[in-house]
Amino acid sequence: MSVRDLAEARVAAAAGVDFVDCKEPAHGALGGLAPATIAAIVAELRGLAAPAAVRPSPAGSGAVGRVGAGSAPGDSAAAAPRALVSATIGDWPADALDSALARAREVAAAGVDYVKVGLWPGAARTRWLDAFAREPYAVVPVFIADAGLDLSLAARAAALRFPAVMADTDAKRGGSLIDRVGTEALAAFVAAVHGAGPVLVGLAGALRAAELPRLASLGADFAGFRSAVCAGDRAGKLDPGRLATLVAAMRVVGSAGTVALAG
Ligand SMILES: O=C[C@H](O)COP(=O)(O)O
Repeated sequence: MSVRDLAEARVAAAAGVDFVDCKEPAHGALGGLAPATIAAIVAELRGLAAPAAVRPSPAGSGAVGRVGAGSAPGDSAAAAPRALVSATIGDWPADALDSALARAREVAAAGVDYVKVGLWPGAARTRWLDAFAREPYAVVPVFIADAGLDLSLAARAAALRFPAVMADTDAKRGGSLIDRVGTEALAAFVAAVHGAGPVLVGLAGALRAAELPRLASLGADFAGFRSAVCAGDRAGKLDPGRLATLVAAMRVVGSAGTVALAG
């Protein structure tokens, strides 16, 4: 679940999401938050931490916490697994790799579990992928998929052993990722990653709760949401009622052993 500040992070964590994803939705698809804001969210969610024995395993070690696999309504807070925290680094032009790396290091230093880095179409993508693969913190490359998905680059990301990769959209008003890319291409993307290494695959892009069964059938490991839980535009306010409905739907899908709820 994408959140823009501490208040939204509290709402998301209380709703039982598996991942809290720090980003400013008004600043682009992967708009970044100030590192100090990210650090405050991390500190807050670490304060809610459960004992290590009940936390979800980190991505890359074989499993992630799923909605439906941990807490249930009525469980005590102490028994609930904490949400993992990711954060985006902002939308950077292709020639700004050094600046993007510098920001990514600041975001990592804020204490997040994962740093999300957008890969926009263009020749620079491979260079970005290789550069971020050399970084010492956990990076999740996000393939911007509006113009399609590059399956060989997806396989390369898996071979580079990122803990997870995602597909997401830049334009949020032209329909969901599934509407824009199609189930066949998305299934091929998931298969290309899973076939090249033990790497999780996340899907996002104005996804709707009604699309959860299709997401599960694609073989995705987790899904990210923002638009679906806002009353209006994704840059607006989180709607706790929509969030509760989505989490409940995820519990049904998650109990079938499939998709986790991310940001
Ligand atoms: O990473 C997740 C997405 O950016 C969530 O936002 P969205 O549902 O508005 O696409």
